[in-house]
Amino acid sequence: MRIAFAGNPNSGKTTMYNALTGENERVGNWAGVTIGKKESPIKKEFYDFVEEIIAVDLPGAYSMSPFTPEEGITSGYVRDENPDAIINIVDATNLSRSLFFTTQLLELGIPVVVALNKSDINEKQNTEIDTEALSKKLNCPIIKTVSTSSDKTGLKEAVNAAVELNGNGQKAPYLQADIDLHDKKAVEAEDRKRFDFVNKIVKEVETRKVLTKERNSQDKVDSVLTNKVAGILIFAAVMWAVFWISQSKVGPLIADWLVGWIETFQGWVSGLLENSSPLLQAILADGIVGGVGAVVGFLPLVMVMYFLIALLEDCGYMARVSVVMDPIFKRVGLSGKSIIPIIIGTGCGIPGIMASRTIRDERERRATAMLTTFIPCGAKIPVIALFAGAFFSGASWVNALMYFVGILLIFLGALLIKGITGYKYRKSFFIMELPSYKLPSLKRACFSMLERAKAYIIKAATIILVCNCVVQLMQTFNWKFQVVGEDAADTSILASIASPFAVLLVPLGFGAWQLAAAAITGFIAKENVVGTLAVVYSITRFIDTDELALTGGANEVAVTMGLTTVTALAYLMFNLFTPPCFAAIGAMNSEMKSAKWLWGAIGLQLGTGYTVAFLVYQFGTLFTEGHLGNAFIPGLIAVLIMAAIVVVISRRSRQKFDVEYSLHNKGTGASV
Ligand SMILES: Nc1nc2c(ncn2[C@@H]2O[C@H](COP(=O)(O)OP(=O)(O)OP(=O)(O)O)[C@@H](O)[C@H]2O)c(=O)[nH]1
Ligand SMILES: [Mg+2]
Repeated sequence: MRIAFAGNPNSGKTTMYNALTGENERVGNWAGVTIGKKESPIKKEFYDFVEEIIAVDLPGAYSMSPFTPEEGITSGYVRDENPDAIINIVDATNLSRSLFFTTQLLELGIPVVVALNKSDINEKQNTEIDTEALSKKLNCPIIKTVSTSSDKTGLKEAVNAAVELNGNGQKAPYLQADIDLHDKKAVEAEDRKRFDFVNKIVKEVETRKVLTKERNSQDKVDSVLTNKVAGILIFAAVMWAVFWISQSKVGPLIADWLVGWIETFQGWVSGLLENSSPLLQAILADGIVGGVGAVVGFLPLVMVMYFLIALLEDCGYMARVSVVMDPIFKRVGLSGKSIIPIIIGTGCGIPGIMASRTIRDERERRATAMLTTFIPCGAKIPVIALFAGAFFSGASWVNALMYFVGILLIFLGALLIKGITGYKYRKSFFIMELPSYKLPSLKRACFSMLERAKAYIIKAATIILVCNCVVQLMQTFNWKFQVVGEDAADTSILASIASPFAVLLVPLGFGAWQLAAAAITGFIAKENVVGTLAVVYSITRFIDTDELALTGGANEVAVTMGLTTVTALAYLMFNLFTPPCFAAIGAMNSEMKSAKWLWGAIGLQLGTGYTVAFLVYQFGTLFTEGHLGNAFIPGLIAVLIMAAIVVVISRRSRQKFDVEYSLHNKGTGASV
């Protein structure tokens, strides 16, 4: 038997699904957390009489007529896939809005059980719903539930009610009139009639205490947090605090301790291999333990950040940030909702890109998916931390600067896309529901952090490990499979593959093949930049920023890499702002559904990373040493060619739009 979980966004579907199945799917206190269908068997303890029940968690939807792709998944599923029953999760604190969708679900002929979720909040606010009366009016079982509680009686009842209905659909309390669905006016009139029907029911079954104190104080907080000026300042302060705590305070503290353990382990492995061949030692002790360890050492920084962001998501702040950012984002042709993919993107770009699915306008959606990865993700944190530690004595401004540049590039990129796609002619609307504030759950934040940590470790133990081994082997052998000596490192396979790319990077200040190799492996996974640098330069003690700082500016790592602070900054930015890893590019592909947009995105990201690094290196050198850097002219030519391509593309599309819209205007003019 299959039961679909459907209902409005943020009503608690995924929380209930997790409680019943033992899964750990993403939950958050804003609309649009779930963006795809998830299936899992419900635990046996919740039901009798049937062999197996599969629960299907769906994205939230307000209506059967979808506005966004993720809403389409829900209406498509319940309409076409014939689940055996639907548990309609209704936010009991917002009955009138929720029942619109409920009445539509009741028309499908599939048995529906309504779960009045978040009943605990109603109890606190003294709102009462007469479930018996409601059940009679809707012709279906109504069950009060609290998905966040350890007491699962309500959930059990809801599942059993669905089993009991045994395939018998109810008689719909409200039937849509036979209207032409393409006739906008008729549809609107019909929707209004349905709303009237729903409101009448709610009036009869709900008794509500008017405006509780809590609600008033929430409104007051909202007026500050969503204020045009204060809201932005608060958001900047909150994000700064998140980065400061995770990257400069708590994160490094735990990291130092972890690195100590990794080094002890590495020493132990080296001891075991003392009498074995040097090649085996190099691969196992340096390549695997050293390279992977270098990446894992940064895990605490990432974990602390995930934890803090999970708290922010859960308390209801994220939705406010969207409201604050909407006017600014609109100006550059994005939507306020774009901020959610970007914040999720600070964890990992892939769910970030996927979260753009909740944006209604196709152009805004694609633009968001294209730009999200400019914000440094968790995998880029090790790279930033390494460079901040080795070249800038662990200064926290390096971190802040990278996020700031990331945001700036998102804005500039958005303006560019706006220019190319002729956005000025189009309108977009922004609707964001503000969920109530709540105390964030530490348990959920821990879960979310551990889940992410698990993914990070798995990645380190698979992709990063394999890459490090391959890099180590390619560096050890030449094309004749002879071991290359230390003085002939330039003849290795790795050097010969990376060298042609390194030439292209000379105008950016870092023409060494080792650095090119690390940047290339970075496209497989960004942590590889750190792993590969560890391998090619045989350095593993990256994390101890204190120790590095002790040796002053000419510290070990900086000297080994042969970079100045300016070239180090340029190299760091190149790695951060060129295209993300292949997996994220794959996610972009599936969200954009357009080869033109995908290639546009990759081109934009390559061009941006290259140009930013070029500017930082050339002007940084001019500023610090009084002269321009190497290969200024070839670099300038490359940048100018890229700029010219952009100008040509936007001119062409502008001409196209001008023609299109002048025809359009004439058309409407004639008809007036
Ligand atoms: N007080 C209370 N909070 C709940 C209950 N169920 C869920 N929540 C909270 O409601 C918020 C939304 O929960 P989700 O499970 O993500 O909601 P969803 O319906 O899956 O949302 P979308 O995936 O965005 O459609 C979270 O902050 C939950 O902790 C409940 O019974 N009581
Ligand atoms: Mg959900």
